[in-house]
Amino acid sequence: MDIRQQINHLREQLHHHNHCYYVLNQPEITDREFDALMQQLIDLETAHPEWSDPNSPTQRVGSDLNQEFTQVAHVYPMLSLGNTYNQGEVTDFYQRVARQLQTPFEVVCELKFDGTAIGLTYENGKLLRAVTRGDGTRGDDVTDNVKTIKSIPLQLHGDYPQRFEIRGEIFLPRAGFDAMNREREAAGEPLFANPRNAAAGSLKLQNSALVARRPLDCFLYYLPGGDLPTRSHRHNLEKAADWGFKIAPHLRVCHRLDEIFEFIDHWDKARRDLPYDIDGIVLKVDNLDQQDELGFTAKSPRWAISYKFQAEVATTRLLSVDFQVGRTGAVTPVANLAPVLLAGTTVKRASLHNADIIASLDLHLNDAVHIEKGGEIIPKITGVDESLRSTTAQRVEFVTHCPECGSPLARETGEAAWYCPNQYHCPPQIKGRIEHFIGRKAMNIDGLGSETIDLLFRNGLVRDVSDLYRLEAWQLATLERLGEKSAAKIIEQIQGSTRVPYPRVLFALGIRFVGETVAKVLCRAFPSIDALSQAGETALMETPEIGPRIARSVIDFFADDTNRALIERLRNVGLTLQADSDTAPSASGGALSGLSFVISGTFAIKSRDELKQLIEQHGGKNLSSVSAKTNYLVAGQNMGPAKLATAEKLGVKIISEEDFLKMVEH
Ligand SMILES: NC(=O)c1ccc[n+]([C@@H]2O[C@H](COP(=O)([O-])OP(=O)(O)OC[C@H]3O[C@@H](n4cnc5c(N)ncnc54)[C@H](O)[C@@H]3O)[C@@H](O)[C@H]2O)c1
Ligand SMILES: [Zn+2]
Repeated sequence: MDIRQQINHLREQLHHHNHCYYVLNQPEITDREFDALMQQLIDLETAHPEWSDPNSPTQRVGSDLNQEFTQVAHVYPMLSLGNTYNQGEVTDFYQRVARQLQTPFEVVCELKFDGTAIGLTYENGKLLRAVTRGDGTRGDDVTDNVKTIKSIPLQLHGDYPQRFEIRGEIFLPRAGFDAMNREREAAGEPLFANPRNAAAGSLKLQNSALVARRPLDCFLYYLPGGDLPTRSHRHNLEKAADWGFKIAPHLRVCHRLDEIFEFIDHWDKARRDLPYDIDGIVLKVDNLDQQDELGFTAKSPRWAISYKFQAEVATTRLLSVDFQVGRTGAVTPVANLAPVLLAGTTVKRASLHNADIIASLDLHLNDAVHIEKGGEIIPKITGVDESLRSTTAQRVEFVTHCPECGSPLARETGEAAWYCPNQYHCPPQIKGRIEHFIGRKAMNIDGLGSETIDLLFRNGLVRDVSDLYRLEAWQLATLERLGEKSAAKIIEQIQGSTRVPYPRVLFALGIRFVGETVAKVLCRAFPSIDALSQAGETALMETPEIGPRIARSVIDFFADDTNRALIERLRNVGLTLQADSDTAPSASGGALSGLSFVISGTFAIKSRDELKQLIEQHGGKNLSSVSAKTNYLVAGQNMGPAKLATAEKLGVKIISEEDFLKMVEH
């Protein structure tokens, strides 16, 4: 490859990884690897200015623009930050600033929150618009989604400027992230890799009601523009706190380099105790006149820089690999490691995710492996030291047959996971379904832990969830570990669960991709299990939020004789298999039932929130952006032209506020 080809190849790779990271929220490589590729390209471009290109990834911020949203131009460009990984580069930055300014200056050190950037515009104290970074020049309008984040004020107080912008980071606290992934696991959905991807993905959901359920939070850290209360970055932030903003905590003013290093060292350790992830420290020159003097490059300010923490890594031995079979039959490889200390905890196991990852690492037993803990909860193996491998080491092969039942494994095209197809006879799948069924968010049957379920299964008392309802107290009591009293209590709980409302029963059935939220959506559109079992692909796909993957899974479930027989047995033991009229008042009766709306612009008679409420009250659905599934676009004043054009293109009916009110007021 000549230099030109190398440059082009690197640019293509970086474009691809930017797309995976910012648009799909599914990075394929680590940040470190990405930054290393970027550095290679920077070096080549610096050495060969004749090949420079304003469109090169070195010259532009990675774009998160998504066709589903309306795009808005930024008043002030929304840029990236220069990255450094070591103290030498921090020193370089400090000395460069000192040289250019030739006057004393203060540096504010802040935490670098690992989320996704947002620009909020306020007018007369009201949140007007929330826009993502996009390509730095234009961003996606995600106002409706951002309004669901409780820590972002909709109305300010005090002496705020008439119109201004404030920027910050939307993120998911770790606890919220864990809860979300547990929910996804229960629904058989793929897990989010880390809180950053989960936060960025949530912000780009098409339905604000779904966003509202994600525990997103936001810290504000910057006010762009000239018309601000003071000429000090930190004092402006203090002002913003008075107006009602949640300002980034823990910032520190530094006057010397060693104070900066002290701050960095402190947070490199203390970050483990924060309830959210940070991936580094941001340094900003505090004085706005000095900022102006330093200026910007095409991609980042010259008055700020970020210092990124080293990912926490360790090296240890691979002892063995287990293959675990989950409720859905997916086979997950898990590495057993010689115990090693990593990021303050002892690690003995690491996820290997799937067969492709084992193959790409070319793992052998007893290998010296590098493990890393990024934003993820479970550490992962990132590499192998092949020089330490003995010639007789045995290669780790992915199993071809289910380790539990011996069935040959199958893999669907395009999927990374191998599945055991023997769903009705493979013990961990049966037990997994029962555990899911009795879970707190499903039938909520207490007292039956996984050990008891294992016992019930091994003793032939329970083969599927309907058998639970035929259990008698004496049968339970004869099992080891269970006294008569606790046995009677469990039976009481099981019988009581026939009162659990239908949406939770539907979730409890464990249909693949039908999590808690999807179950509710399906119940609203198909208020009984009979209606759902007869729904065709078209009817399912016409339901808001239901895509082809879920539709296919529902159809497959009901096409299976074993499942249909199970439903009949559950019907016979008295389970609730239809929505009662109290819990779903709008399911069939509402004037707007089955219709979905997008509200856009400002309105004369009602506020946007009132209009949205009316839609919900009458059984309709609010969507945040126009798609083929939208029935009506309620157009107000100052509506974005892009939204209008999309609606026209897709043939979505465009109605006025008056038209809309006529639909509900009769
Ligand atoms: N793994 C991949 O495939 C891949 C792909 C693209 C980018 N990346 C990663 O993303 C980085 C580039 O992303 P970037 O351009 O968003 O830069 P960045 O994340 O390195 O820094 C800029 C961002 O920091 C955030 N930030 C957090 N706290 C802040 C604070 N207190 N003050 C100011 N900003 C704050 C803002 O969102 C800002 O946009 C790369 O260095 C790489 O590590 C990875
Ligand atoms: Zn099996």
